[in-house]
Amino acid sequence: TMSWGYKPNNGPQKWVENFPIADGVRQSPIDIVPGQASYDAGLKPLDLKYDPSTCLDILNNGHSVQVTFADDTDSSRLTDGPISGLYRLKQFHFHWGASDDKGSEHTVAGTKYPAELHLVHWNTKYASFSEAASKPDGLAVVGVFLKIGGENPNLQKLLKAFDTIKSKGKQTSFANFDPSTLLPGCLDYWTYDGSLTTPPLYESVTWIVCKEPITASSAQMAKFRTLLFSADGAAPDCMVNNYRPPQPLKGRTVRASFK
Ligand SMILES: CCN[C@H]1CN(CCOC)S(=O)(=O)c2sc(S(N)(=O)=O)cc21
Ligand SMILES: [Zn+2]
Repeated sequence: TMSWGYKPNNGPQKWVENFPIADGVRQSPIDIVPGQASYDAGLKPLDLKYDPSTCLDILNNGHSVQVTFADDTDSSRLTDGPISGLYRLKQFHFHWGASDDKGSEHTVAGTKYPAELHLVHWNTKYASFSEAASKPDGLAVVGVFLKIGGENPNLQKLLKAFDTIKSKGKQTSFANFDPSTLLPGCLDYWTYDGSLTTPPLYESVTWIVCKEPITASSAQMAKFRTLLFSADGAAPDCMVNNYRPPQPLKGRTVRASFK
C-alpha cells in the first residue's frame, strides 16, 4: 500500500481514510485572520534558547528536509510564551510550494507565503518526545513564514547540504547549526491549540506562529525544489507542495501576543 503524501491519490484530502482525526476539532494549519485574533496581555514573550552543539544531522524523510537535535538535555529549549514548563527542541523542517506564490501551511488573511519553517519542541513533563507527541499539551511548534527577498545567509548553510540528501532516506551529519539564526527579529506571535499538519495528525500541538517572516531569495526557494520525495533509483519526484491547506477553526480562539 502507498503511504501518505501530497498527491491527489494520497494527499490531504485522502488522509482521513487512514487518520480519521483529520476531521477532528483542533486540526492544523489554519487561516489566521489578524482582525479576529484576541490580544492577550497575559501572554509572555517567547524565550527560545538553542545550543548549536545539540545539532545532529540533516535528513530527507520523504516528506520534508529535517534537522534533528540531541534532546537528552535542556540546552535547546522553549519556555514562556503561551506555554508552561519547558519544551525541548527535537527537530525543525520546512513546507514549501512548486512556485513562490504558495507553500506555507498557515495563511494570514488568506495570504500564502512561499514556505514555512517549523521548530518542533516537546514537553519535558513527559519522559520522551514519542510519549509527548500524542498528548494534548505534548508539543509546541514555532512557525516562521519565509517571504521572497534578499538571499538569507543563514539558510545558505542548510541549502549547501541538500545535494547530499537529494532523495528520500538520505541523511548526513550536520553540526553546529544555530536555529535562532532562522528566527525573525521581532518575536510577536499568534497562538492557538492545534495538531500536527502531517499524519498522524495528533491534536497535541500548541501552535506559536510568528507575525514577522524571514526572507529567502527566489534562488534559495528553487534549491528546496531540487529535493525529491522519491528514493534513489526510483523515478525522480520533485519535493514540492508538501503543505496541508488550512483546516476549519471549529470555534477555536486565536490569541495575539501583540496589539
Ligand atoms: C513527516 C512526519 N512529520 C511528523 C513527525 N512527528 C510526529 C510523530 O512522531 C511520533 S513530529 O512530531 O516530528 C512532527 S511535527 C509536524 S508539523 N508539520 O505539524 O510541525 C509533523 C511531524
Ligand atoms: Zn511542519
